[in-house]
Amino acid sequence: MNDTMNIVELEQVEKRYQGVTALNKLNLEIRQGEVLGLFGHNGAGKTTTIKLILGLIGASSGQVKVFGEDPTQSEARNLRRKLGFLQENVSFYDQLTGLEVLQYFARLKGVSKKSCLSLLEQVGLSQAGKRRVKTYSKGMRQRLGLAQALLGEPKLLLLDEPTVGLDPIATQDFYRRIEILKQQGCTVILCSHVLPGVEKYIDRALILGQGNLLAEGSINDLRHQASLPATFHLQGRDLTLPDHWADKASQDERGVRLDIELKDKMLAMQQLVGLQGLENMDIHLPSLEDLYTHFIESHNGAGSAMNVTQEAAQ
Ligand SMILES: Nc1ncnc2c1ncn2[C@@H]1O[C@H](COP(=O)(O)OP(=O)(O)OP(=O)(O)O)[C@@H](O)[C@H]1O
Repeated sequence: MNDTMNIVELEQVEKRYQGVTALNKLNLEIRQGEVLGLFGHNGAGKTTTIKLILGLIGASSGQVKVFGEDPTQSEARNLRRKLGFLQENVSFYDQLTGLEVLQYFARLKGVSKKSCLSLLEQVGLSQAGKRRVKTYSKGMRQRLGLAQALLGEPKLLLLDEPTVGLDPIATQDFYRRIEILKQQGCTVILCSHVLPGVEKYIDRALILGQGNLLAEGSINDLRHQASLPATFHLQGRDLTLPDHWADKASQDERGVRLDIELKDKMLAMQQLVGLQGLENMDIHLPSLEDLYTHFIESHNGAGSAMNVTQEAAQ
């Protein structure tokens, strides 16, 4: 396999369930070593996409290829060994120890049990490996889930809501591990409703809405596609803005607010930094959350993203 090969290819993929179109003509290519964030509201089609890639379901039409093969074919057994999957709300048999759980999954996957101890160490569970899972915290269970997904050194890792229930430090640890896997050439698909903080760990985001592809690209690509402004907040005394910025200014609780087109951001910074009386300046670039809201609202009409976000938070 060469480095430029697409690990996953979806071409015009549709999935219909009794009258519901869960995915509508989705095209997607994922290259080796990429970390792709898959985002969307409840029912947007994320799990359907993951199930299609895992070969658990077949497409109603279109073509799915994983490592160049159709993942639903029985000959794709070897292909499945290259996949690791961490499902949402992972649960294990509580009476077993962490090590026993991992050894059990190693056997199911046809992987040598020898790797289990080192995997527990990699996810920071070596001390707890001999304790029963019923004594594990939510974060420890999640880490055991990750160790299970990493069995057999998968080349493609699919992670559904991997950081739900993890505290901020555990979340950072988790993403650091993803970064190491990426450096080792592993391709990662990450599904999440938790958008803040994810953007620095993904190469590309894909936003789904009601089974449709709403937007796709790096955060910078999405910022340009969305044409959302950079927001400046200025604090100081008797600030007098140059005329060409003054008509873009308004006042809010954080000071003088300026919405500047992204292409003018550097020019604005240069001009504003020398402003008389300026004591502080904050710059906010459109975040993944802002972009997500923008694309969902553009698709459904303003106001609906709020419903979607509230639904997702439940
Ligand atoms: N087995 C099924 N039978 C009927 N409809 C289904 C089935 N599986 C999924 N759907 C429907 O397909 C659509 C997409 O569901 P999917 O589970 O892919 O969404 P999702 O983005 O993963 O949502 P969530 O964030 O809630 O997990 C939804 O309308 C869902 O109700």
